[in-house]
Amino acid sequence: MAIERVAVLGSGSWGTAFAKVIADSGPEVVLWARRQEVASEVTETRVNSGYLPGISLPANLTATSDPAKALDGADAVVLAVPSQTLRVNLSAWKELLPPDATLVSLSKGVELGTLKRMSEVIREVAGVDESQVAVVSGPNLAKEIAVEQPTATVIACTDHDRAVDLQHACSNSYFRPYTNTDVVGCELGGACKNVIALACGMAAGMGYGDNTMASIITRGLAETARLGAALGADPLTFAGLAGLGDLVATCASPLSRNRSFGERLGRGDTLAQAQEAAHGQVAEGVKSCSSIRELANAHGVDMPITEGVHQVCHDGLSVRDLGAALLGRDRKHERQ
Ligand SMILES: NC(=O)C1=CN([C@@H]2O[C@H](COP(=O)(O)OP(=O)(O)OC[C@H]3O[C@@H](n4cnc5c(N)ncnc54)[C@H](O)[C@@H]3O)[C@@H](O)[C@H]2O)C=CC1
Ligand SMILES: O=C(CO)COP(=O)(O)O
Repeated sequence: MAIERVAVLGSGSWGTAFAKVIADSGPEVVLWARRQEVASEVTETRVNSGYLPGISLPANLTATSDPAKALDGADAVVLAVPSQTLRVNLSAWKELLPPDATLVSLSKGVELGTLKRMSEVIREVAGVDESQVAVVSGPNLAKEIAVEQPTATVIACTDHDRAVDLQHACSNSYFRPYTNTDVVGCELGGACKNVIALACGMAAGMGYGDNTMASIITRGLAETARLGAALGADPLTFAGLAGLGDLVATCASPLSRNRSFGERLGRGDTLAQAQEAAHGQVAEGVKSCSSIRELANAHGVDMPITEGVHQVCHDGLSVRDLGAALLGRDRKHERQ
């Protein structure tokens, strides 16, 4: 089914940038903003100055703070709110969802408490089959995409035809989506890389260079793939855009909120200081390190970097002691 009208719910950096991607690809887009002043600014000036200053949004993108208006007649509903608020947000919108619309998750996290991936939360709250839920994940730093720097991504859905419809709706001269049916692998790649980026940031904040960075990235990918194997993901997904691609972009980029957050901790900031410096923008890994750690423990999977990031963020471990703990672990074979 051709996608002609899309609702994007959440007008932060990625919600706004992805709304632009879709509008630049053809469909009409209505962006929902929590605050009326953001919706008015986007509609009247075509700019979301709080999240994407200086970016001019296309004419086929309008905004509203009324979810009913955003959702009316939508062929696809894109969910672009933080992982830990998705359940509450979607519960409020549930009755307004058009019955056959594709529900698309942009959020990269694992829910605290339930340990569910975002597509699982969506299926549960909206009461839909897994074939109706898609995930977008890849090396997609919003600020680069907003200025139309080329990138690729993955649209994961168990229903290949639905993924292809969405692929058509968000393909343009700077954005190239690939399809994949491995929803589990794509979501885990997106959630886990935020935690690994926190660790890379911590190392950078300590003054360490590229060898340390490459070691954390590579061993971070190894522990992500171990979790994926335990949860039924396709191992090859982790070598793709939603795995290695996103991991490298996030761990290396000063634009990443997760990496920047970790860097502050590595320089000696407290969690509260790093949170304040984020100016309300979400660094998903700070919460997901705990849910991913719990998920790994429940499945008997060893994730030492994730464990260490959790201890730094929530158990008072110093970044220096984290480094020592990781280096002091039992020696092992690379494939273990
Ligand atoms: N920014 C990026 O480059 C990318 C972000 N993502 C993911 O997209 C998701 C959204 O991230 P961003 O747009 O970047 O975050 P953001 O921090 O830029 O914006 C978050 C948005 O959610 C809204 N929000 C916050 N709490 C809310 C609540 N309780 N109810 C409803 N809305 C609430 C905020 O008002 C804001 O509009 C995250 O899971 C993130 O990991 C994925 C790819 C790229
Ligand atoms: O997911 C992202 C890039 O793909 C954005 O990462 P941050 O949330 O760390 O900014």
